[in-house]
Amino acid sequence: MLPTLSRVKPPRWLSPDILSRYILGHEVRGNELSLFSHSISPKSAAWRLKVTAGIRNVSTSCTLCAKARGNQKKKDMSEKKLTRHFIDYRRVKLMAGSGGKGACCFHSEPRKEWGGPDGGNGGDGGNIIIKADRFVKSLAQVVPVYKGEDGQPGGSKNCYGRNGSPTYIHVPLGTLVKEQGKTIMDLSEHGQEYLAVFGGAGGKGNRFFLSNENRSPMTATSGMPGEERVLQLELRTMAHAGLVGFPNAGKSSLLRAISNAKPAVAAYPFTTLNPHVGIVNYRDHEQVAVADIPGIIRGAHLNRGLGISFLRHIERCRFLLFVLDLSSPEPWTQLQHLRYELDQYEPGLSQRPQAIIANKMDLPESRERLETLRSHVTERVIPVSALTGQNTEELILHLRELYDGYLQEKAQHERGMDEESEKLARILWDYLRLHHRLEKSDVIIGLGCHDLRVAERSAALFLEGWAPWLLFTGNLGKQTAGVWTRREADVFLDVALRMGVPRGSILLETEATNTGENIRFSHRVLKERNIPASRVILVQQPFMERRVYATFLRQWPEQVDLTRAIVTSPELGIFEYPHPAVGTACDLICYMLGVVERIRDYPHKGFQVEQQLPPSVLCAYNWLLQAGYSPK
Ligand SMILES: Nc1nc2c(ncn2[C@@H]2O[C@H](COP(=O)(O)OP(=O)(O)OP(=O)(O)O)[C@@H](O)[C@H]2O)c(=O)[nH]1
Ligand SMILES: [Mg+2]
Repeated sequence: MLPTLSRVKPPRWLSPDILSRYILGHEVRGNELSLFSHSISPKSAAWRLKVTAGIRNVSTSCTLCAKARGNQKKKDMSEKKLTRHFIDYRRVKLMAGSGGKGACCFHSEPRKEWGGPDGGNGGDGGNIIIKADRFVKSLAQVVPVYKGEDGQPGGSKNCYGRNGSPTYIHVPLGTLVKEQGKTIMDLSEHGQEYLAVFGGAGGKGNRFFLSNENRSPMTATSGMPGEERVLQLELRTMAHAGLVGFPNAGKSSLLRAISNAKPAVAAYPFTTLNPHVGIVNYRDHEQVAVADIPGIIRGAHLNRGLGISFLRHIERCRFLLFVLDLSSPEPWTQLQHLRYELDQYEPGLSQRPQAIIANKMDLPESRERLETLRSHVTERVIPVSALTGQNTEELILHLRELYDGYLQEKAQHERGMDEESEKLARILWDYLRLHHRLEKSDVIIGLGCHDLRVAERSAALFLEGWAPWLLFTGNLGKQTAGVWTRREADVFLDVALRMGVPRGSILLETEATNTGENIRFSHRVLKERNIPASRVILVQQPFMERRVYATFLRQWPEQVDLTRAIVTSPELGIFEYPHPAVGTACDLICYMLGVVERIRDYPHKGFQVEQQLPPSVLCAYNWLLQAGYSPK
């Protein structure tokens, strides 16, 4: 007999009353717990609709379950005919929208023949943005060419053309964006975006060229063409779980049984030639992707059978489901061989979180072998029959347990620090930020550093209208010398131009190599240009706010009560700060320790005003030093 579901450990998301009914053998109604599945169809853009349509109930009885699934007859489809295979690589050509052209026309109304020029500017072309979306599981729906929306032309009566809307390309988490083979972005967070190509700036209408010298300009410019790029998108992770087994073990049948993916099934080896991914959807909307990987044979690591390429796919799964054919004479030797092949390919690969699936339990010979198999292994063995659907619920529940464990581990990894370090890092983070309220000012000063989000925040503040001028300051500094070849202010300038800040509103200071010089030299540039600076907005990284303010109060060449400074930074939480270009959570701690030291030491050197370091901050500083973090 197969073990009943009473063996199943209740998962956290299953309430006890549902579980009791579940174990007692009543069928659970769909609105209490339902599992539904679907496959990824590259041709179906509306797959989410399919998901909601595909809800099925979970029943405890295998027969009921099989009945509920209806027709068990599977179509024999050749692998070639199957178009629904998993896509993990795409080459895309991106062409951002062009700017709309500016209008050339003059105001006219009855009895007022010679009105002034009133041709509006064209709108900017739409950007193309690649966005990580946790609901997308493959690159199948990514098309080879994207063209952004063009900006609308300007019109008469000073009407500006509408900007082209951005085009989003939704990709799965774990997508690498590459250009000429070089990785330029790793999209691993839900909602993370990469602005791949910028739309062209809109042309100027003739109103723009109105001056004292020329009261009726006839000039209007056409919009700039959008940026063009060819990028490669590559999926780093393939699926959460990989079905690993010898040919004919029933992997494809199992994927059919637990999801609506339809990989080909046949009674000969190597039926599956391409990996397929099916999605198991849980009632709380969590989705687990399961990959059917072509069969592995002895010597696969030496490229026998379908060879190494499929071991590569296994490497890209978070946990493994070893599928054994229990009707074969010694299924436990299959397991040993599979593990051997995996470890030959990559040492330790067979140790990933896993479950052992004993398949073909409907056959009489299999039942005898189950206990022997259990005595050979220490891991949990889940007996199932992919053909009849027996006990697949236990597999689905266990899959969820593995997935929850993976999420926990991932969260820990993302934090990049243990709980105690995290608590103390937060104390420093909160102390170093000032939370100044924004006020309309004369100029926004973006202080150069290696974090482009500072440039983006500065430009965004300008575009929101917080000041009529944007000044970027910075040569190569401590974080950028030896890393960047261009000066910080120049790099920031590019970011702001791409975001649509007019060049005429941007000032540059390209000499400063530290925060003090940023402050003093910016003041000099403003003085030279006769730009008033009774209120300035200073933008830096979040943990630099306090240091920048203290430096301003000491080094701003005018009396500080004549100039008011508001310090701000990109709006990031402590865990959003880490970024491939700026460093990990550990780097952040090291930076924060460095800033605390400067707050302590710099006042004596005349660089900053004196500030109190609260005992909690000193305590956190000392603890983190002891824990091995070194100030940067
Ligand atoms: N009796 C029985 N037969 C099964 C079961 N699962 C799969 N089979 C049969 O085993 C054969 C192989 O099944 P597949 O699902 O194609 O096996 P696979 O592991 O995907 O094989 P490859 O793609 O070649 O690696 C088919 O004839 C299936 O009908 C099961 O639980 N019970
Ligand atoms: Mg198969």
